[in-house]
Amino acid sequence: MVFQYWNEGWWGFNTKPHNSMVNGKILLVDDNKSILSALEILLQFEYKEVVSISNPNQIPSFPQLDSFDLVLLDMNFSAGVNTGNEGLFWLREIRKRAPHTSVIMMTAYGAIDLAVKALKEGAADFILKPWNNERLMATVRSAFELRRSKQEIHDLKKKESNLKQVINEDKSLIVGNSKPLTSVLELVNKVAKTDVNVLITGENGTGKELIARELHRLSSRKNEVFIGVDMGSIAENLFESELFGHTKGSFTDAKEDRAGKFEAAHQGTLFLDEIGNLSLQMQAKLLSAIQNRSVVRVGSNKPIKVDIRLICATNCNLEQMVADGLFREDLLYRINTIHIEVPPLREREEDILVLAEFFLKKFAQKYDKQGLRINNLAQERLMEYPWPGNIRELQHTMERAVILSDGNVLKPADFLLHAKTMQSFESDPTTLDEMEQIMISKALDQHGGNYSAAAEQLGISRQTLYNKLKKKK
Ligand SMILES: Nc1ncnc2c1ncn2[C@@H]1O[C@H](COP(=O)(O)OP(=O)(O)OP(=O)(O)O)[C@@H](O)[C@H]1O
Repeated sequence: MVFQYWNEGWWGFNTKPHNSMVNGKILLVDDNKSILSALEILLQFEYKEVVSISNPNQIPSFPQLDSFDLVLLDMNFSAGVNTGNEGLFWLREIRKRAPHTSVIMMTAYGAIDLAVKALKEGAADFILKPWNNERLMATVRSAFELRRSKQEIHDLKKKESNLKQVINEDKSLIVGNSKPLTSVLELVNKVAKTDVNVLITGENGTGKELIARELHRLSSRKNEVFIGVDMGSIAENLFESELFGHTKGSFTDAKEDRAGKFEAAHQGTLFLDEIGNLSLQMQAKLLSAIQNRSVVRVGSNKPIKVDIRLICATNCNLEQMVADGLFREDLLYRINTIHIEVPPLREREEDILVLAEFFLKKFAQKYDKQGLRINNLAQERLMEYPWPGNIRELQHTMERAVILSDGNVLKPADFLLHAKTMQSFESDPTTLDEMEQIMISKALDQHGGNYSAAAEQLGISRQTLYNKLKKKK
């Protein structure tokens, strides 16, 4: 019976059922019972739960309105009235009570102005009556996807805020009181409240990401998300979709519409780490997103407005990269309205022991080894050491020492301090690993820290180089 309905058409039904049932919930609101039944039949082929009501006054008391992915809402309910005001009223009510639910308005031909009004009020789309089935299903599908990505972003934000509570972000996580660090923190305090783009530079492990998080924590966006993207770890062909999102079918693995990191960071802070690794083509796209304050998903041509605070970080010398034609000058000027240089640990010696004590306490607690202390000789060694891997290396060194310690006193032998200067490496590399490190360091030095160029010179992929560097850390 239902198939007959489908194939022979009422309102011109000729849509083939979608091949898989979607786990979605749709609410239909229309005072015309025939329309409700026709829609129910059509949508039940594809969506697991389709509920209909003929009186919109039921909406406020409707149980779990926000559990619906979509509402299809008529514009007019009272006989003889076709102003659309009722529909707009109920649209606002639904948006208030279930802000993540997508609403599609159903309106008569000739009432385009009403549909436009509804879009301005936040409707996801509109359908003209009588409808064409294929077009209706396409409209429903894309509104459904929109709801799903909104939900994803909402879930992300929730996770972030839970995380925040866990790590108690009410206080700064930055340890140290050396002059160079204090100057950095003064600058952070000054610019945090503004929305200007910030570029953070410094060697690996100096705390660039921590500074970015501090900027977010002290900003008016602190209750919104902080989304970090490690550009070094994303495969070149996925950059665009990761940052800007994609539409279903835009490439082989694009099984569904997906929001990118820019959209996910809407109203919050977007942190792009290792920015020196962007190809020139991606730099152009990033520049256009920053200038237009909007992104276009791969496979779409519709710009989506985004409101983000952008923070970028790199250990590359971007000015040198500009001179070498590897980085766009106009992009550099866009991202570095304020430039924060995080000094290496060897240039803030006063912080070494403070940080060592901080990590000692943290790991002693974690591994249940309270009462540990560092003896004087070991303290001297820690102070003398150049810390090429900066605070990350100090953190790992302390963790290892705590795990392996036998007594309560940590002595020099408990710390694995094995930095070699380039000269000593060059005179006698004793292992293949050391040889590899020398070649990687040299290639990175020659290319101002640019991974892509260094990887090309070494004859390995950027991803392989990145993995080797992470392993080294
Ligand atoms: N001042 C600090 N106080 C406490 N912990 C710190 C400090 N600076 C850095 N850390 C810790 O050191 C580690 C490395 O810091 P972070 O990841 O911010 O460095 P980074 O410069 O962004 O590194 P990379 O360049 O490799 O991405 C992190 O675990 C961070 O929490």
